[in-house]
Amino acid sequence: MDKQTAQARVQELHRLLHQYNYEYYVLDNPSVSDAEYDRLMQELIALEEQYPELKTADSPSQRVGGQPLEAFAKVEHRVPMLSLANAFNEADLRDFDRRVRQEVGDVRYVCELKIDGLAVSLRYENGYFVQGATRGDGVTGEDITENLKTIRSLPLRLKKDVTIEVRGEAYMPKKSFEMLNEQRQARGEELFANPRNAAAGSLRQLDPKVAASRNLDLFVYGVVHADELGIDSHSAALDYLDELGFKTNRERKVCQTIDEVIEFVTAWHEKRSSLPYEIDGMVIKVDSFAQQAKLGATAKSPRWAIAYKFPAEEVVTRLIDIELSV
Ligand SMILES: CC(C)(C)c1nc(N2CCN(c3ncccn3)CC2)c2cc(C(N)=O)c(N)nc2n1
Repeated sequence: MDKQTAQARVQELHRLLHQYNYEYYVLDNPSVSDAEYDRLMQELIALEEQYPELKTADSPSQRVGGQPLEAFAKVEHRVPMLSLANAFNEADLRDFDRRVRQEVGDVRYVCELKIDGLAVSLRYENGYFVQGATRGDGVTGEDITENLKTIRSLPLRLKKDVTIEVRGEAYMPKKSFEMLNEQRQARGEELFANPRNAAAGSLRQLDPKVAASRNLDLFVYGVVHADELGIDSHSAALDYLDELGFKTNRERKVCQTIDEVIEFVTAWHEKRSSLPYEIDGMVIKVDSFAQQAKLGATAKSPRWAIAYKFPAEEVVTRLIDIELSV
């Protein structure tokens, strides 16, 4: 195959493999078999070996990145990653609602599951993933681009060639956490206490091959300066993220009243064990960007959002278990 034909074939393989990756890891609904996906990937790798100049950073073959790093570079977040004020009970939620309504009148909320993972920021230029960083202290994070590239639901190229920065939560699904701890137990290694620590420990690995082995996943939950993209609400911003090819959490609900919020929060507190990932609460956000702007933010956190924390699950070891174990 001459170079010209190889170049065209490589572009076509990029398009196909990005699409099939999206269907499998974002939609959970593949249109081709794993064998077909692997065959196309092997064809791409062979062409990149034959013509190294055709191997580009965004190639589907480059997910499990390069060499281990010496250290992580620091990244300044152009827009700080704020914290969230906490609500611990229904009264706190009603106080939040009262204060919001006093300032902006009638309001609509978006309720989201609060994924128990690690907040990250992802930058894309002309549709290509160029940098990913941890939240750090909200102003300065660590460059973990190579590790984030190993997350299969993170698009290396968007469905539109836009330049944007998105925020999300990287996490380790419960099944991956259990398997990882079984492996570590078998090797006599220290176990991770929970999926959040396991995700954090995995993203802090200097060798991307280790991160790639940890089956991490990602939900994105916001676009920086979405209002400048002509988007007027948080729910519209989430729909836009879906259009770009990101994985957002579908268990979100637009609520017209705080009673509806409380009902939704209570329902998910009861059924959270049925989720394939851990959540530590819910995040309630004023939907309208105009109202968010009016409410503004304190130095630490937005005044238009609040995190409702589920009570920590007390681990009750039945007495019979203790008696049997002695
Ligand atoms: C953009 C805002 C500030 C409203 C925001 N901030 C969040 N967080 C901030 C505090 N974060 C944090 N992390 C560590 C230390 C202090 N704060 C962790 C992310 C959100 C986290 C989740 C989630 N986990 O599922 C979510 N669906 N929406 C969020 N939205």
